[in-house]
Amino acid sequence: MADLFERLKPEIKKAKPSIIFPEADDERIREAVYALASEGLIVPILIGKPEESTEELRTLAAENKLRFLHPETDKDLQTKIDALVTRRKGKTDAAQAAQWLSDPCYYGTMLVYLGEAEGLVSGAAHSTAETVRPALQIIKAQPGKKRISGSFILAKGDKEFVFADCGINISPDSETLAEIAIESAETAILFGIDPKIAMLSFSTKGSAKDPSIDKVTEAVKRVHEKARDLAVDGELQFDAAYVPEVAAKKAPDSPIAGKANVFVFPNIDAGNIGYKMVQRLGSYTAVGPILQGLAKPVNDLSRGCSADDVYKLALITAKQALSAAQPQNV
Ligand SMILES: CC(C)(COP(=O)(O)OP(=O)(O)OC[C@H]1O[C@@H](n2cnc3c(N)ncnc32)[C@H](O)[C@@H]1OP(=O)(O)O)[C@@H](O)C(=O)NCCC(=O)NCCS
Ligand SMILES: CC(=O)OP(=O)(O)O
Repeated sequence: MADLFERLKPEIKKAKPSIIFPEADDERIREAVYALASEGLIVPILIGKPEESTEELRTLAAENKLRFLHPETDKDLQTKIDALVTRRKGKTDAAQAAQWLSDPCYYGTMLVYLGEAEGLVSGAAHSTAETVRPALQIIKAQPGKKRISGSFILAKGDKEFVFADCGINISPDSETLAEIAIESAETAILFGIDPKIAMLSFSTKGSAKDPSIDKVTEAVKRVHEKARDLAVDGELQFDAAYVPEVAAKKAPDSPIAGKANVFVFPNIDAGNIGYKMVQRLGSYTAVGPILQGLAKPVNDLSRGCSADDVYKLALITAKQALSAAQPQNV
């Protein structure tokens, strides 16, 4: 079977969604955008000036396969400033809005909010906070959702997993942890992974006692209440969640132990360290953080990303954009 990213391509190529890249100067972004536009997968919009870019990207722009936009040359900037003030409902005045929109990430996010582009990919040269804050402030959560979270798709050969939250919620309580689990299941389904969710801990089924474990078991109960049909269990250690022989010893009655493919970490320390170890020690491709629960697709990159990671996150963003009309609520 084609890998997850190849599977996405035919649908994306047909629709060619426009995706914003605010980091027009970054070499990895330029390389990925060149490939995406040349292959006719998406129409990249670089927040930058053509005269400051490369000859090959200017050529693609001349062929209408790519666009450049910049707040300094935007004739409708004042309209966007007014729309941002309205969106912020008294939390941001016109001076602040004008300052925000001079920043490529805020400007690009506003274009997505206004429907002038279908998604945004940033974070190769900016921290996660700098990348996601504009989306949290402007685009906000989907109706019915409270907390936006950040997952990674970890892939190698035919192995495909979702890890969360690796990027946004620092110390989630049980309610947030339950929301992260449900949003991660939606991400898995969107990308063709049948979710079996392990709520991870340093304990399996009562082998240790600590309030941090109670938080995880409480979250499992909440997921059962909110999304009855989801295959979820916890608290589970990673070996019990993933290795059938260990699951048989530690959690023999669990419906998902030994076969989990969605891993929900108890906090961001575990999630962020865990995904980077699998990526770097296990040679997995790690794509994300994919923002889950956001009303429109904006996704972050690690500053350690490669051009290939940017290319793949753009495909993920494009797929989210195409499915936006039909949210994958579980
Ligand atoms: C995401 C993060 C930047 C938000 O922090 P912040 O901007 O200081 O958050 P604030 O509490 O000031 O909230 C800013 C806005 O975002 C919203 N917000 C913050 N976190 C949110 C979440 N998880 N879901 C939905 N909305 C959220 C707030 O409601 C607020 O909206 P408002 O301005 O309309 O009132 C912060 O949680 C963070 O630093 N997370 C870790 C990022 C990181 O370093 N990850 C590791 C590398 S991937
Ligand atoms: C996702 C992540 O860890 O981002 P960065 O490496 O840029 O901090």
